[in-house]
Amino acid sequence: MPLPPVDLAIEARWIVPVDPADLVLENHAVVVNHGRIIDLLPQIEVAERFSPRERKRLDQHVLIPGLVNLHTHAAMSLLRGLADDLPLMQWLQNHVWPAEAQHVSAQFVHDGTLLACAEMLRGGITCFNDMYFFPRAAAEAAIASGMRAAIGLITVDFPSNYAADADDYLAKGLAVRDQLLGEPLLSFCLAPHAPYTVGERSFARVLTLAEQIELPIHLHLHETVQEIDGSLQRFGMRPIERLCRLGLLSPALIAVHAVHLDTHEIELLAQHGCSVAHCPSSNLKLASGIAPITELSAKGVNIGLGTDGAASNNRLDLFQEMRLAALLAKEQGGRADAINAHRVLYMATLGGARALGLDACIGSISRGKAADLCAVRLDDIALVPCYDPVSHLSYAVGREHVSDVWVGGRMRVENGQLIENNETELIKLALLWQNKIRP
Ligand SMILES: CSC[C@H]1O[C@@H](n2cnc3c(O)ncnc32)[C@H](O)[C@@H]1O
Ligand SMILES: [Zn+2]
Repeated sequence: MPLPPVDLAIEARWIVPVDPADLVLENHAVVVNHGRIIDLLPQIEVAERFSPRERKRLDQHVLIPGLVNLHTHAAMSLLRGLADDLPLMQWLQNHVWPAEAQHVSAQFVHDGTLLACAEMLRGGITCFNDMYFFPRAAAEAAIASGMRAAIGLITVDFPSNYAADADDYLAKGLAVRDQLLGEPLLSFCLAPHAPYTVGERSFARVLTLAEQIELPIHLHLHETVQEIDGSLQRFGMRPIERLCRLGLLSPALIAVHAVHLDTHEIELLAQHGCSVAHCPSSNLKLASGIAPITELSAKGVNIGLGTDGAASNNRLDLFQEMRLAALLAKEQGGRADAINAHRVLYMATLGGARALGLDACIGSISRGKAADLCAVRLDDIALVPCYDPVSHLSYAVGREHVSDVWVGGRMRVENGQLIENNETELIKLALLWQNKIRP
């Protein structure tokens, strides 16, 4: 009997599927056909079962699911380092919003997102959840980069270069979704910006739409103490209480930041099945605080990791977020095992996928899922010897150790180099924008 032909067999020294938890496979292979994982088996069985058109040997590597960046503003890569060392509201009101009013256009978003996709792919991120103006331009850049993206259909109650009012934002967002519905690497989220920029009427519309078309809702929430104080003054209640009354707490909600939570609010997020996008670098850099992820996790709240935008982080690097999330949780809980290495890897992969409603498709190396994969070289001077590859992934690896990346079975990074986009051209593009923004 001839063996079934398949597109690709990736043979790796270690494979960490993420699901089931804590499993590390040695000398196994992932078999890929038509963009999907069709088998995960010992290397010696590949030749007995399949006839791969291509074989990739990763003798010194660990293969993991592609990382999922659960919260970013990709195009803000063009604003990286524009305003540092400020708290959130000063940063937004005095620097970022004026710069966005002056410079943001469809071209800005397209070029900034291309740049961000290049940075993310090279760092092992295969999927990002975006929230920014001109979502069609962001979607086109993601498609051109061969990256998976959840595109935010944004709404705020103030006008911008993109839209005039909340209804206009939503109408434009829905039109983008209609136009791009068949794109295999794209999904969509409703993305009301924050409780302090979105009013009751807009939230009601977002909720109706989320229920009608079954989309997640991606929202900055409880990021700073000022946000909570402002809500108490304006609405007589804290933002989560307000959202609860509006009916927005549900498994569809991705609460970004969730830094300042009391016990009751942790219970509410857990009871309603909400997810949290934990963005530790951004929260530290803007001096917002540290999200209580150990308590959230203990109550069963699903957690993913986000970089936030490059203007507040200033890196789109989920390996750093994994390390930081684990270290901060240990300090916060006063326990070295508060959040362990496997748990942060879960957050950076399947946790993010689950929040986006994509866990049937991505987030683990499992039969039937898309072949979104990331190979990390462990033969570096900083990574030998290796007793436990998951320990290395969470505490020692840097994004520079990512060697190869596949999205939907197509190789996007080989030996640390982007395949689709020319890095020299991207650097030229970024410099053109730099000269426009700060001539
Ligand atoms: C409506 S598009 C997104 C909007 O969000 C701004 N933004 C970037 N980072 C943060 C953050 O940490 N909290 C709140 N808002 C943020 C971005 O500049 C856009 O204006
Ligand atoms: Zn953000």
